[in-house]
Amino acid sequence: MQFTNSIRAFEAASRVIPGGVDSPVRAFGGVGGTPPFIKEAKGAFMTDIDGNRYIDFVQSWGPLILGHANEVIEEAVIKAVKKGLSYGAPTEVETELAASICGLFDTIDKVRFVSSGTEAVMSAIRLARGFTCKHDIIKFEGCYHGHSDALLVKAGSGAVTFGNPSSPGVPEGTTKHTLLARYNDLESVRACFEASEGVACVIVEPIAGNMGFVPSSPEFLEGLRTLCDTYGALLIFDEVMSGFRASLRGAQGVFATRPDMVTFGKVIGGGMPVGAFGARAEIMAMLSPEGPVYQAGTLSGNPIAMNAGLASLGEIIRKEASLYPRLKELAQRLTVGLEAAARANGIPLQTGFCGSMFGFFFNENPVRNFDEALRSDTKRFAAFHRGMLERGVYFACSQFEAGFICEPMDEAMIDTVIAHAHEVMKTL
Ligand SMILES: Cc1ncc(COP(=O)(O)O)c(C=O)c1O
Ligand SMILES: N[C@H](C=O)CCC(=O)O
Repeated sequence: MQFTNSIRAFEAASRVIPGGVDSPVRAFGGVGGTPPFIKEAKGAFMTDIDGNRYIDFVQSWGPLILGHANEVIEEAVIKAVKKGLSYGAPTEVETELAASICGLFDTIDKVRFVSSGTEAVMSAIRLARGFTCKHDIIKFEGCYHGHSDALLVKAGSGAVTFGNPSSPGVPEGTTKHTLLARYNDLESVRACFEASEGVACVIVEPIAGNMGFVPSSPEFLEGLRTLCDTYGALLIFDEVMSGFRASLRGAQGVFATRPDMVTFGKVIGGGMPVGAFGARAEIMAMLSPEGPVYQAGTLSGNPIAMNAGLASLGEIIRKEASLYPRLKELAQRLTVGLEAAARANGIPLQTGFCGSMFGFFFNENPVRNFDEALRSDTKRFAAFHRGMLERGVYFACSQFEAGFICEPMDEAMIDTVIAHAHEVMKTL
């Protein structure tokens, strides 16, 4: 494979954009080399500016559950574009998308739309603080909730890939109310509650994808529920990634535990910039203009993004019965195949999946939290990533990210990927 044009494009980008990218995870810093620059994508595949074609397990970091350039979403967007790009005034499509989300979750009476997952989480936390009149928040090491100041503490995703999970530029005062606990460890959460003068909320990725793929145990989530109830704190599920992916109802379709608030992003925008947060009416009533907690956005509820989201959600709701079991089967086929390829070559590999999210760690032992994830062999991951890329397989360029299956993938594609994995594992 030749990457000449991408290398040149990356050099040009680096002269005018810090690190050559607009979001750090894209820069291939965790695996070396330079990122392919993408020209176009369709279904399961992306093509770069050198003409290389890749089966894409990143899918824009999760949103594209129906694959690239899905016709139904594309048509909805084109139709909407012809009616104007933004009004800064209410539209009926916002109500339709909100009703569609509320209809899926017994925990959500109302939602507010924003333009990114970061905004959704930041706003949800402000609302939780306003509702409970308490200040502290509990987050988990290795979970990533976007790049707002208070949450960039031992964060996952690009923050850990680039070795600065707690970012310079975030004043100590901003994070003094952020308490850190260990994922899947209830005692560490209890200790945070006991040490605090008032916890407004616990925020958790119920199925973590930003320290690699690490699911919660059911007991852990249920224990969080009990602790929140005991101490009068709200439980927030950050489902920006797992929402509509782990199942149509995200983690709430997988676990019995019910949160007080939920944040969404990615899939609900169908590939356009959308985030949302929702809760029962009593909590949402605190939000401006109904209540005193201020939250706003010039482009929030943007009509193009709302139409893309509505088309995306409409399709996955319509196809739920066939789509979700199929995505899960493909995720299972892939992870079982990767594990077999590793085993055949004496390489320790831990794999996991939930619905259409999956992950793998080059690690001797099962991974249940951030510390265990950090013990993975990132050098081996980098070599594996490079070998697969050169064979036309695009996995996330960090050991600490999840992967995604999309509708246009099929068994034959997965089997080809597994065959490539056998070849690459031999070289590690
Ligand atoms: C769980 C989770 N929360 C929040 C975010 C932030 O979303 P965004 O990148 O759209 O700001 C992400 C992804 O980036 C995420 O995976
Ligand atoms: N892990 C992040 C989101 O889920 C990756 C996306 C980004 O930050 O660009």
